[in-house]
Amino acid sequence: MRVDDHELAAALARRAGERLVELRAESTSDPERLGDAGDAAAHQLLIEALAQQRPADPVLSEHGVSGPERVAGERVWIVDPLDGTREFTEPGRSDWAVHVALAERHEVIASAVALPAQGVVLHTGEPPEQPTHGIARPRIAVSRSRPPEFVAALAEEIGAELVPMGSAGAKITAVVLGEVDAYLHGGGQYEWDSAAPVGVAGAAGLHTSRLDGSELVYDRPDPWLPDLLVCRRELAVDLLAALSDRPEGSR
Ligand SMILES: Nc1ncnc2c1ncn2[C@@H]1O[C@H](COP(=O)(O)O)[C@@H](OP(=O)(O)O)[C@H]1O
Repeated sequence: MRVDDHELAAALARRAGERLVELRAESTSDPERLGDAGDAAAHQLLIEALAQQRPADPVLSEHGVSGPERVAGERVWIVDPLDGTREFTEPGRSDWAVHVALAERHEVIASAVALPAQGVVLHTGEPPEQPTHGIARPRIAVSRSRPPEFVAALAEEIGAELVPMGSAGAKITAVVLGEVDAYLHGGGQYEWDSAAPVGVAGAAGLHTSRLDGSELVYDRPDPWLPDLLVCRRELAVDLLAALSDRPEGSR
């Protein structure tokens, strides 16, 4: 029986995550070699499994393109075998992820994110319910290594607390699970960094957009997608208003 695309994304993200956990446990090498080995092993596992399970679909991975040629707007898998490579190599950290997304007509139609060190796999087939608690002081997840320049001033302006974390997948999952209220990123990223977790966040009913409020568009010829906002719906208007007040060029 052919599993559906949501279940396939979840199964592959889980399997690649298990491989990464094994590699991390066995590792005696330096962090750079462990990161490279993790990226390569998870990439290989995903492209082999997709070639077997969905031979007609091309794959765009952080580590290369494979399968049939991409045709704009048609099905394409967008995967990040290891998001948060740096955190993966730091013992004890659990903010790293595996992303598996399927895009069609330039939007994500099925996806999964695994956070293997937290034992979490979320997917679009069964998105989690959103928490109903109110927001006294918004908690905003930002990159721990490259937070956007404007973010400290923005947090002060709206009375928010910043929560530094690694991995776009881990940060978006934290919003989906209600551990933080928003994630914003500016200054650089690629489609594979956000496609899968944005798919899950959208399926869970969260707001997802570029920082200027425009739609996130996937499967473009150039995979550069430098900024995004994922947040609880009730925060979107205020956050987008505060973001639009930033001086030109600071986004
Ligand atoms: N300015 C930038 N340019 C390119 N990629 C960036 C970036 N800032 C963050 N990223 C990528 O986005 C992912 C999450 O970053 P962060 O942990 O800083 O939030 C990381 O992916 P990888 O770990 O897959 O390389 C990182 O490389």
